[in-house]
Amino acid sequence: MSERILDASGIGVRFGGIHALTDVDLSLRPGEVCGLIGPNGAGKTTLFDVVSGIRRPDQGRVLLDGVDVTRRSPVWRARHGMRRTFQRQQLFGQLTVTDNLLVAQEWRGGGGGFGADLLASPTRRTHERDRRSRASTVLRECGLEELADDYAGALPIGRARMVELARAVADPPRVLLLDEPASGMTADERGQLSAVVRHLADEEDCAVLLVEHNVAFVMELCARVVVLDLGHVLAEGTAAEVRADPKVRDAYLGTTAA
Ligand SMILES: Nc1ncnc2c1ncn2[C@@H]1O[C@H](COP(=O)(O)OP(=O)(O)OP(=O)(O)O)[C@@H](O)[C@H]1O
Repeated sequence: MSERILDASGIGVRFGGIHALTDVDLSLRPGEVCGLIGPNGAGKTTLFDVVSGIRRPDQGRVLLDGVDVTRRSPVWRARHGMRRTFQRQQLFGQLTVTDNLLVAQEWRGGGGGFGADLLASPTRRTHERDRRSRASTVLRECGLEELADDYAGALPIGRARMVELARAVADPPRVLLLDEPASGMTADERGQLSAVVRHLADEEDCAVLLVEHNVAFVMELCARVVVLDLGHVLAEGTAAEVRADPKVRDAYLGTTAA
């Protein structure tokens, strides 16, 4: 695999007296699927917040494609190919599934400025067609075709989670951060989620980092797994290496169905 697309090093975050993260290193290569696991309060979401730009670390730095983005906004990072989903769903419930995917592509603008808006220029119509076509492709890949015209707010949780994933990849990402994507999904839906993530990594060279409490799901999907505990990296390696690590068993897996 090639150079690192994401490189977070020496990350430290404190909330008053709580050391949420201490000297954490985490890197991703293009096409890699990496799992981030650990007990409640281990620092997983805080690390996601630092990587995606929602929280600035007290120590350390984040490089995206070799560029220091530690002080860059989440929007800047998104424009440079980083996407994220959240533990709590963030869909536009009163829009259809398709419209949720179209909105996700809007940040590029339609081209041609306000004049093109008024005149419905051919360039504008081409962009609109391209976006609809990309939305249909992604909906098909995510098994959501028949829900295209449904309101996102009316979907069962597993389908809504899949729409969140579809929306995150509507504009193709280079780095994708998924926060508990499988929570609330059925076994079939988890299978579909795995297939979409694998496709993104294998065919589109996207680097994927996912936080999940479903350890069996992570172990099956991820080539590499990082275990956080009390704000430190406790272990890192292949699923087999992590599973066999006595420190991990003591701190986490001993109490989890792995
Ligand atoms: N905004 C905040 N203010 C104060 N403390 C916080 C804040 N956010 C997180 N923490 C604390 O930082 C630590 C790490 O929390 P974090 O949410 O990152 O863990 P997590 O691994 O994502 O947990 P979970 O699996 O429960 O989502 C915890 O001790 C948490 O209580």
